[in-house]
Amino acid sequence: MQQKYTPSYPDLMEVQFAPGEHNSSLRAKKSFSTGDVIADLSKAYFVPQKTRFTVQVGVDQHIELGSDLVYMNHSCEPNAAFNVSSEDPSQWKAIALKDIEEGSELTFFYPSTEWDAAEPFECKCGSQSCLKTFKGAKSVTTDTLKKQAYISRHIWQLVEERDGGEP
Ligand SMILES: C[S@@+](CC[C@H](N)C(=O)[O-])C[C@H]1O[C@@H](n2cnc3c(N)ncnc32)[C@H](O)[C@@H]1O
Repeated sequence: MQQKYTPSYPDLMEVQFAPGEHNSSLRAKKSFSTGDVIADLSKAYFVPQKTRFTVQVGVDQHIELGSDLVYMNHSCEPNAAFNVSSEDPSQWKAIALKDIEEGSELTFFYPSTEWDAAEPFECKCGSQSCLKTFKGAKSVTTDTLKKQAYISRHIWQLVEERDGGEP
């Protein structure tokens, strides 16, 4: 049974709770334009280990979002991103990659931050370009990553190491 829900960003987003394991999602409570900041990540904090609920922010650094943002699901055609490329954590933001209508699900491309998934899953995003499984950017070709509007700096760094200097 779900406890009383207090939204973290009541004017911006709300969790749509769904029965079953990990089936809930995050919906926009207002429209956003491409490039808008959806929310800052000021409630986030560093954790020592990755889980299915953490976001990777560096080659070996992970955060818990500490807010409703943790309910943002993965999509292979996302409308949002966690821009964690700044060296200054106060600059980390959830941003809109597309125009987003009120009521739409907010999604991000998990390989944009995650190199090696803590817990891989079969993707149910249903988009035309669905990659079918999420295992982390490590398992995604460089060409596929380049088609995304946002990939974080640490992921490009790790791709460069994987590809032998050719990002
Ligand atoms: C950070 S949680 C996101 C919120 C989650 N839906 C929940 O209700 O707790 C990440 C987990 O959600 C599920 N998930 C997220 N995006 C998904 C997708 N596109 N297809 C299938 N499962 C997904 C996976 O179980 C994943 O490990």
